[in-house]
Amino acid sequence: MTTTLDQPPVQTPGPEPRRVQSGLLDPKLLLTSLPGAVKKLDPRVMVRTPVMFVVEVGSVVSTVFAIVDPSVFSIVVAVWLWLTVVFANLAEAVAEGRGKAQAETLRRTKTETVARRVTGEEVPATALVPGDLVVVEAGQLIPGDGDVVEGVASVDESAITGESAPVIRESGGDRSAVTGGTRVLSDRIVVKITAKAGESFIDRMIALVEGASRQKTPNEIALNILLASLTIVFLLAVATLQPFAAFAGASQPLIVLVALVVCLIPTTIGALLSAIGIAGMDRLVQRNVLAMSGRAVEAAGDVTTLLLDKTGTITLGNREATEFLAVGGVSPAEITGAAQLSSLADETPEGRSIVALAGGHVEPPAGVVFVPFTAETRMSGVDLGDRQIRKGAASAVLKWIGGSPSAEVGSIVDTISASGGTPLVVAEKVGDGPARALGVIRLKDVVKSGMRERFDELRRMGIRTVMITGDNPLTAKAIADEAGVDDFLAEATPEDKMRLIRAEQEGGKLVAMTGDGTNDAPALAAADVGVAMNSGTSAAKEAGNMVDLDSDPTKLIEIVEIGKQLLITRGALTTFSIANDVAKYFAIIPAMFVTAYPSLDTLNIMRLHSPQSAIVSAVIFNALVIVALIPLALRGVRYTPSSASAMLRRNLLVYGLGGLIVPFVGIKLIDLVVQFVF
Ligand SMILES: Nc1ncnc2c1ncn2[C@@H]1O[C@H](COP(=O)(O)OP(=O)(O)OP(=O)(O)O)[C@@H](O)[C@H]1O
Ligand SMILES: [K+]
Ligand SMILES: [Mg+2]
Repeated sequence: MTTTLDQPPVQTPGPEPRRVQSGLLDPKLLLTSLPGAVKKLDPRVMVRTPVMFVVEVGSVVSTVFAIVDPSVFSIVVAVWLWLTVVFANLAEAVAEGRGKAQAETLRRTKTETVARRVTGEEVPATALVPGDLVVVEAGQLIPGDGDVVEGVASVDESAITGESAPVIRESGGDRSAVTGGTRVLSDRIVVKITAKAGESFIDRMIALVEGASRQKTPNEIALNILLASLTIVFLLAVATLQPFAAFAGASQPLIVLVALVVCLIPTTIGALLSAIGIAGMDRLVQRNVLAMSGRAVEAAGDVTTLLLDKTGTITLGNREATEFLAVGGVSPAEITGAAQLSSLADETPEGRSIVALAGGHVEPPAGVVFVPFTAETRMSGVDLGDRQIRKGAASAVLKWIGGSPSAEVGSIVDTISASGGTPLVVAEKVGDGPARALGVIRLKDVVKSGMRERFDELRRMGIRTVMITGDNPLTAKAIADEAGVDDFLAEATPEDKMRLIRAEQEGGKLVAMTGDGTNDAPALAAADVGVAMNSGTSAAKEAGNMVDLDSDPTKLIEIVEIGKQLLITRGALTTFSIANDVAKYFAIIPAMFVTAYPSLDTLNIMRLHSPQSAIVSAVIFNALVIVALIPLALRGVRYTPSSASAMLRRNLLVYGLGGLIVPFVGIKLIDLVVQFVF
């Protein structure tokens, strides 16, 4: 096969890159989101946010009141209560709106393509079902999601990643998954379709960025329940206030009671909660990470252990054969021939590189039976009549031979391993005779650059990194040392990987895993945060709950930051919201009862103009604070690596104390304006 991978990529006029937007709120977005915010006034939508539903009911009650007993006061209160609900919906609509543009770009990728089956038959891409085999050649769009089962090609994935550099996709290894709608730039591949039309990766991406598939996380549900309980408590408190007020001869008009309830219940966080969650998912999309579940994003904020697969995750993953080393009097030609023969049908990158090093492809002899590589056996090879050849991990092949390795094999294997290379022992068995080692193949792999710094950063965030690999302990140690991970597990089978995760989780820890291979799939599924590399296999992408379009294992640092930021933002705004309401209490209660109890005037520390202006100011402040906090909810509170207690102290100070003070200033300022009306 000829590859043209070093040719400059064909420039396709694809959609523009997606990483365009800044974290700041575009005022235009507030306007364009307004219709959506009004639409959300539908009570069936509102009930999902109990706090804001109560405000909506209050708005209806006060509107009726304002119609029956019109006055400037009642009309102003009714209008501002409605605005409170609209502002809350606006926060959610704005958060959702940011994904809409992205969804549009993605939709343009979903052009009608024609698929060519291996049989030559041409069908519309929508007619493809999982299992179908299609041929895609240079210049053509890949008609559906699948795995490359034959060939190597460079693919332009800019439509989904926004990254213009082409990527290599090949059969056999851990870089086999292709996405429908991306373009093959060179060569010819056969793709086995894995996704039904309508359930493709791009379809899922669109649903995700539009927020269509968003479900409340357990944490959000718990917080909503807490907020609803607080709301009930305040409702009861205000309801029982009236008899006392009546007793004191200061019976309050209904609209004042409604205003009081709205000011006391946690409307700020109730209004922003959903926007905070959507914005978190959106921030991930901005960094080319697709999170399939909000729960995983939150879990990322509390992760304590990160497991990484070695080959293709910490290393570049194109493990290439660089040398054949014969042992025990075997001739160089003999080991080269055996290595080549055993790899003729080995579609893994390792297998192909062995054939290439041995001089290229030759026709296999008649009657040969190939034994494919599996992660469990860690061997591959051929059976040729009564002659068997195997190559694979030293421990596996030596077990197959039965017996301990010769000193010569042992020392070659150890030397290769100690340098971070992967030794593959080649052995042969003829008839019933004893098996013997023929030599060792040296596979070379390179640690990706910048790993050590990134792992240091994870350590500062309190996260332990563990590399898990199917490779031998010596190679594993060499690579682990070079990359700077905290720990490693070698000779791990897919089950071992999963067991390690379960063991870590048993202690109540949250575990993240990044991987790309089919052998990583069980572990990716078991992890709390399973990040599959986009370059990996379909099985891995299916099993994880996040996909990194950039296939960068250290992306987890950003994922963790975004998760932490989400949790901190939610906590900070909850603190602010509740502190805020306490302050409003002091604005309204004295105003309500000052005529009955003139001594209460000492509580009126803000020296507000009149009881009516005090209530109106509190209601207006309550609504405006929601709008003022939308940018913070969308952008998130800044996260800097520090201890959890230091962070808590800081947030209590800023958002707790701030929440107490800001309303006094805000309500006073509004009162200075409002006093001219009353
Ligand atoms: N094509 C092959 N034929 C024979 N043996 C192989 C082949 N590819 C890999 N091996 C051996 O099997 C071992 C396990 O491979 P596997 O792909 O499961 O893990 P890995 O890629 O080394 O590690 P990781 O789990 O980090 O990706 C390798 O270390 C190597 O010794
Ligand atoms: K409130
Ligand atoms: Mg692997």
